Amino acid sequence: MSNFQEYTYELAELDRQFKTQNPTDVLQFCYNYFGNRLQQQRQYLWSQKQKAASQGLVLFPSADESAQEAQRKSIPQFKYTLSDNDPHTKHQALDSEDPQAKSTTEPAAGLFRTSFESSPFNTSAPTSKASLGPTDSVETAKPTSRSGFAASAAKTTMRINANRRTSVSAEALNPDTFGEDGWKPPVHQFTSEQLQRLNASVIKNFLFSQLDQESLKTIIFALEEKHVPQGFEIIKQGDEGDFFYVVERGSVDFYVNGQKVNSSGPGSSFGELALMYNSPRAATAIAQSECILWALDRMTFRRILLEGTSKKRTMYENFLKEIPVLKSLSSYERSKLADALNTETYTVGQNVVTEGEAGENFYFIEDGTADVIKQGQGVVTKLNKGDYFGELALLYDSPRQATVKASSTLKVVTLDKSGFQRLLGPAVEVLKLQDPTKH
Ligand SMILES: Nc1ncnc2c1ncn2[C@@H]1O[C@@H]2COP(=O)(O)O[C@H]2[C@H]1O
Ligand SMILES: Nc1ncnc2c1ncn2[C@@H]1O[C@@H]2COP(=O)(O)O[C@H]2[C@H]1O
Repeated sequence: MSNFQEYTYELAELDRQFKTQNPTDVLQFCYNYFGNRLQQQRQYLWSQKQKAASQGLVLFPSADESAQEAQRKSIPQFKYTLSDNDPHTKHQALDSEDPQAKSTTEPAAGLFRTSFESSPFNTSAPTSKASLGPTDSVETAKPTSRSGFAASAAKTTMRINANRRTSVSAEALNPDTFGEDGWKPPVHQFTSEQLQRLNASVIKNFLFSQLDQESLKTIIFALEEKHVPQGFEIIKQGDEGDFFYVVERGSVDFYVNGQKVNSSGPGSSFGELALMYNSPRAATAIAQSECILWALDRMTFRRILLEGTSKKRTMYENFLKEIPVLKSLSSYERSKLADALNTETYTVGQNVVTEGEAGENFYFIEDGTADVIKQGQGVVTKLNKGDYFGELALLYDSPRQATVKASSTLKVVTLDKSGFQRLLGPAVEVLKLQDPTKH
C-alpha cells in the first residue's frame, strides 16, 4: 500500500468507527483511535522482525548496528502524551510483556466503575437490552480493568493473529520473571458475602484446582464481579480478548458466525481461548438469562492460569481424540473436558472403585489393564487402554455396580462428578446406550 492509500484507509476506518460509535468527545476519540493503531502497528512490526531474526533474516535494516541490536532487545514503545489518568485512555499495551509499557498504561484505580459500563465508545454494549448497571457488589470492588473503550478499540486495531492460533508455549510468559518486571495483579476488596459466594462456587472451577494456595489467592482477589442482564453480549466474536469469565449464576450461549454452538451454566468458564492463543475471540457469548460472572483480567490469566491450562489441554488432547465414546464431542468440548481431567496411577491388585460404594469419579484408562469384578460372579470384564468405567454410579446416582481392580500398573484419567455432568454433553447418551449391565 502506498502512503496515500494507507492514509485514506485509516481515515475511512476512523470515519466508519466514528459513525458506529458516535462518541461525545470527538478529539479524544480520534486520539485514542490513532494511538491504538500506532501502538498495534509498532508491536506487530516488532514481532515480525523478531520472527524474521530467528530465521536469520533482517527486516528493516539499519545502518547503525548497535542501535539495531538495542532495538532487538526491547519492544519499541509508543507513549501517549496524555496523563495516565485520562479515563478514555486505557491502551492496548496492557498485554504487552514489556514492563515499561504496563507502567504507562495502567489506569488510576477508581476512574472506571466497570468494564461493562456503557460508554460512548463501548460497542460491546447490548444491542437491544439495557446496559449493565453497576451492582452494589461491583462497586465494592476496586476496578482496575479495561475501560469500555478498550473493547471497542479492539475492533479498530490491526488483528495481529487474526484467525490463527499461535502456540501457547511460544507465547507463554516466563514465571521466573514474576515480580521483576513490575507486574502486579489487581487486588479487589470483597464483602464477606462475596467471599462466601466465591468459596461456594467459583473457586471450585477446574482451572483453579491445579493452583497452589498463593496463586489461588492471587486469582481470587483479581476477580471482578459482573452482573449482566439477559441478552447481554459479553463477548463478541472477532474482538480482542480482555477477560476470562467464570459463571456463578445463570447461563451463557455461544455463537460462531451466528450459529449457536454451545451453552454453559454455573461453575463453567469461558473466554480463555483468545487469552491463551492471542487470537481474536472465537465465539460471541450472550447471557441467556441474567448472570453473575466473575471476570479475570487477561494479564493475571496469562501469568497464573495459562501454563497449567495449556499443559493439560496438550497432554490430554490426543488421548481424548482416540476415545470412541467421545467422538461426538467437538474439539472445543474436548478441550474443556481436558481442563477438568486429572491422572491417577494404581499398582497391580489395587481397587480403583469398590462395589457398593458411592461414586465420585468417572475413569478412562490411559495405560495398563483392569478387571471388573462382581460379587458372586468373579471377573466379568477385562478393561484395556482407552476403555472407561465408573459411569453407572454417576449416571444413575447409584452405588458402584462392580469393583474395578488394576491387573497391571494402571494409569487412569479421572473426571469428577460435576465435570461428568457438565462436560460430556452428547457422550452421556452414548454411555447410557452402552450400559454394561444391559448387555
Ligand atoms: N464451540 C466453541 N468454539 C469456540 N469457542 C467457544 C465455543 N463454545 C464456547 N466457546 C467460548 O467462547 C469464547 C469466546 O471467547 P474466546 O475465544 O476467548 O473463548 C471462547 C470459549 O471460551
Ligand atoms: N457387567 C458389568 N456390571 C457392572 N459394572 C460393570 C460391568 N462391566 C463394566 N462395569 C463397570 O464397572 C463400574 C463400577 O462402577 P460403576 O457402577 O460406577 O460403573 C461400572 C461400569 O463402568
